[in-house]
Amino acid sequence: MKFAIIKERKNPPDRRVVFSPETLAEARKRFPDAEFVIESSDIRVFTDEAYRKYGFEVTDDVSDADVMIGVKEVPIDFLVANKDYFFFSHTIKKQPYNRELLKAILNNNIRLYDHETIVGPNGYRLIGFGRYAGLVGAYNGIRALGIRDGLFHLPKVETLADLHEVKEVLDQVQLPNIKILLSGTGKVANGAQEILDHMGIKEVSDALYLTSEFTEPVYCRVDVMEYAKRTDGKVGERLAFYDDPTGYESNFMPYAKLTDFFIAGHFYGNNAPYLFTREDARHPDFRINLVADISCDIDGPVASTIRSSTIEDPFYGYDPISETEVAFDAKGAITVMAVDNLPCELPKDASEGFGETFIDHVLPSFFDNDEKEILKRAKITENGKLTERFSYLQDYVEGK
Ligand SMILES: NC(=O)c1ccc[n+]([C@@H]2O[C@H](COP(=O)([O-])OP(=O)(O)OC[C@H]3O[C@@H](n4cnc5c(N)ncnc54)[C@H](O)[C@@H]3O)[C@@H](O)[C@H]2O)c1
Repeated sequence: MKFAIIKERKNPPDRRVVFSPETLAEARKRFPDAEFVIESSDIRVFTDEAYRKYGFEVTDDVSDADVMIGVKEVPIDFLVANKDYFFFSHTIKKQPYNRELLKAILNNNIRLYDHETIVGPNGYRLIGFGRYAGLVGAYNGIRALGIRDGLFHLPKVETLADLHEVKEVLDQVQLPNIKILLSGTGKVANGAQEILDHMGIKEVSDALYLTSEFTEPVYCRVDVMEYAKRTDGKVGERLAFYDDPTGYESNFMPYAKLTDFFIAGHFYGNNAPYLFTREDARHPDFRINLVADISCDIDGPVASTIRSSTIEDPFYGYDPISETEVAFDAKGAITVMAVDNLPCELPKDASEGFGETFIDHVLPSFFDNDEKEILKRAKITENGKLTERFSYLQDYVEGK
């Protein structure tokens, strides 16, 4: 079986790749029956030469491979018919901008596996860039604080070589006595926590967070059962909340009244209560003045996120009174960092980490008859049709 590491062609260019040269060499060792070829690319974070050094073939034509592996959407004109493809297709939520892409995939008899649909039997995602979003998102929030309050000046992550350097520059920073709230317990939140822990910021329980002030910076991590509660006063249950969050309301305000810097790293499910609304943000006791919204749902659960921001221009301000965008450092504004492609700022580490999980969770399925049904669950299209699991996309591809 021949796997091609394809060139990224989406704009703006994405420097990430599923396998670094070193990780690909590891894959070759673990799967002797697999053949790998690299499509030449001038934008990838690892050069063609770096792959050649490990003895890989780098070429402009990879059309003889069986499985094409990329990161972002493949432009329709570059799809090769009758192949297997892995990439983030951004189609499973019926995103209108990718309807034509999914139609072209069906018309070209392509078997599409989306990185997002690679899940275990319990539905949990097995691979992703979440950790890197968390790392960069937390850093960016701290960077915003430093610039806004004239405390310190951190460089942009994209100007640093790798995670090691990111952590090194943070070693120069001393935070004031702020209270930091981090939502989520998944990959994003773990990445954000890694930054806070690296900085030596102490974690406190939510009981302590809600009842004490401190003479040093602290952070508290909360998940759905803290920031949401049942409306009938009964005790909530996390998995039941995932299934059906109606009957819950926000319990975020007690935290908002005691938090300076909020790092949003949760997943927001449809119909769940908003963490805080525009009205909440106007409340005189609402203390949050800086939000690093890694979850980045627009005009939704984190009301100050009125748009996503860019790596180039990552910060803006939200004025709770006028409910409009203002300068990121305007008086009375909530400073917002809402970059929606954070892992792109750390392409080297993100690529290395992603490849390792792809080796562990996906490649074995090609050689063990898909024993764990990873490919079966992840497959969106086959024989020009949607698979059963994704048949709900039929009206979307038909343009209804
Ligand atoms: N800004 C970016 O560049 C960027 C990059 C990657 C991910 N993200 C976003 O960050 C968010 C978190 O991603 P992650 O990889 O940490 O996710 P994850 O699945 O690893 O963790 C999800 C977290 O959200 C909570 N949650 C709340 N409601 C849930 C529900 N209905 N179903 C599942 N979990 C629920 C879980 O308890 C858990 O703490 C996602 O919304 C993702 O789209 C943003």
